[in-house]
Amino acid sequence: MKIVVLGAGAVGLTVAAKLSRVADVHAVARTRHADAVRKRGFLMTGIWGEGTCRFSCSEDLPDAWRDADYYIVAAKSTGTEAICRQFADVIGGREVVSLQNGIGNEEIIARFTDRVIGGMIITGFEWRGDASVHVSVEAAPVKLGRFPSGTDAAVEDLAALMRKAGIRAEATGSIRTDIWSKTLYNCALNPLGAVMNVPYGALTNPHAWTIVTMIVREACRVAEAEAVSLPWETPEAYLEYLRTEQLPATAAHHSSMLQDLALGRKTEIDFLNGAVTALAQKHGIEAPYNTCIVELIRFRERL
Ligand SMILES: NC(=O)C1=CN([C@@H]2O[C@H](COP(=O)(O)OP(=O)(O)OC[C@H]3O[C@@H](n4cnc5c(N)ncnc54)[C@H](O)[C@@H]3O)[C@@H](O)[C@H]2O)C=CC1
Ligand SMILES: CC(C)(CO)C(=O)C(=O)O
Repeated sequence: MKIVVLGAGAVGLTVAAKLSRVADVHAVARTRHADAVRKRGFLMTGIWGEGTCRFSCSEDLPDAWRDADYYIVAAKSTGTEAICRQFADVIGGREVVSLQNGIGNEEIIARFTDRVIGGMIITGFEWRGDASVHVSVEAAPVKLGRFPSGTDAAVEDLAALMRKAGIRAEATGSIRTDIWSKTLYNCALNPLGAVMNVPYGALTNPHAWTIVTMIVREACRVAEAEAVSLPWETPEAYLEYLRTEQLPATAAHHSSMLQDLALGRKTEIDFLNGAVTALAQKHGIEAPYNTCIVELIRFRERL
């Protein structure tokens, strides 16, 4: 099996490293990471195992990698469109997988190929240096599914390959459910954690939780209008799951949005609460809490 990871950073390089044990892998990464992988290999620590992995890595895509079985997009959502454009002549008609957060990545990829696989990953990847990543937490297996729905041999084979590589992964026939479920989590925690400069655990404070509750209620209404069937009957049932299951597992985590703001980078807000507000508008749904948090993040982005 031949796999290419496009926009390989914390998630993409680590997934590439794991897959390189069972497949031929090339990662397209920024120069400093590509140089480090070529010089001394990729360093991994944490719950996915420890050690140095060597695999093909460069800033471009050598000709030998133009016929891969899967192209995994692992850039930030803000980079999906640009990376698809950059490799448009390669990915057309190929299996392209999104292993990213948020709503909208698969729709962008679908403009470049008719073979889109949606992905959901809820594992923590932290940079420790150039081409060096610590895998900190994992709340559930990776989910993969044909986008927008269904499953097939290509999806099942990739999930099986990931499992063979030691990554917990499952194929699903309803990937939009998993993507929206993960987006609820990110919408509830990422921007508020970033604005308040606190780890996720602090958001159970009753004042913060009031805001989290309203963000989730609005997002659930939008998911329903989008005909996404969430695994929870009510927003309250999800909020209980968030508070008792997901939050304890990631309580010490600082939102990646906080990092993006600190480094002066554009955040993924347009693919999280921003996507919720855009869809709310489309369906004539009021979403004032999501609108407010989007504006706060955009304000911070421009400071
Ligand atoms: N880091 C984490 O713990 C988790 C991240 N995610 C999601 O996964 C996605 C990726 O996140 P990270 O790996 O943390 O981001 P990252 O910023 O570490 O990695 C993306 C990398 O792609 C590179 N890139 C973008 N365009 C490129 C191009 N044209 N050519 C070469 N390199 C290019 C960027 O420079 C960056 O190094 C995001 O949607 C994120 O929200 C999901 C679960 C956990
Ligand atoms: C790192 C982790 C597990 C928790 O925030 C995550 O999946 C995310 O930020 O999207």
